[in-house]
Amino acid sequence: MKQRTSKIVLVGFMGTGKSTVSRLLAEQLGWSRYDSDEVIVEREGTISSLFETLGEAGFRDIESKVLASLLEAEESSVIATGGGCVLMEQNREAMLKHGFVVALTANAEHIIDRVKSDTSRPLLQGDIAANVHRIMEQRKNAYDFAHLRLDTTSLTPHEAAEAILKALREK
Ligand SMILES: Nc1ncnc2c1ncn2[C@@H]1O[C@H](COP(=O)(O)OP(=O)(O)O)[C@@H](O)[C@H]1O
Ligand SMILES: O=C(O)C1=C[C@@H](OP(=O)(O)O)[C@@H](O)[C@H](O)C1
Ligand SMILES: [Mg+2]
Repeated sequence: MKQRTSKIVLVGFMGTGKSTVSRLLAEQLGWSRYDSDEVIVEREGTISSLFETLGEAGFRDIESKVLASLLEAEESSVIATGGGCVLMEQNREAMLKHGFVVALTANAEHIIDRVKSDTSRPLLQGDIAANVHRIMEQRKNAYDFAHLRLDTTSLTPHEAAEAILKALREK
């Protein structure tokens, strides 16, 4: 059966701009917009408290269920995922099945600059620069499965959204 709805799914490392760009894309397209982290926070509490009480594995289980519910909804939407959402194969498969998957990238220095004053990402707390470098290395191929890859290092969020819309129009 042909799908009646469309979804754009944004993946990428922390600080590549998924949450920000998803807002602009949804606005431009007149589609709904969801951010898996925001849905989790509304339903379950802050990301930091979930990492503390359930550990990363417990957080990933919730994230996977939230992602599945967003992907299966009968409406066109832009979905921003959390940077670690791609680590589970079932999540990658579901994203590819239901949506057009866009991987945002940026170089480590820009990422560090973007996230350094934000305490909401438990995996980066402490030595933020060292943590960004370490986790980026661990995940160096994790975003390769996407349909499209966009380097946002020297783009504004508006330029990133425009580039995605252009790629969609040319698809
Ligand atoms: N292209 C960009 N250029 C400069 N700053 C950006 C860009 N995209 C996002 N930001 C900023 O970086 C921070 C992290 O962005 P966010 O959208 O939360 O990233 P993600 O959801 O991928 O972790 C925010 O303060 C945001 O305003
Ligand atoms: O990369 C990760 O493992 C995470 C990324 C975060 O989302 P953003 O990528 O939107 O920062 C959030 O889901 C959580 O802190 C874990
Ligand atoms: Mg985000």
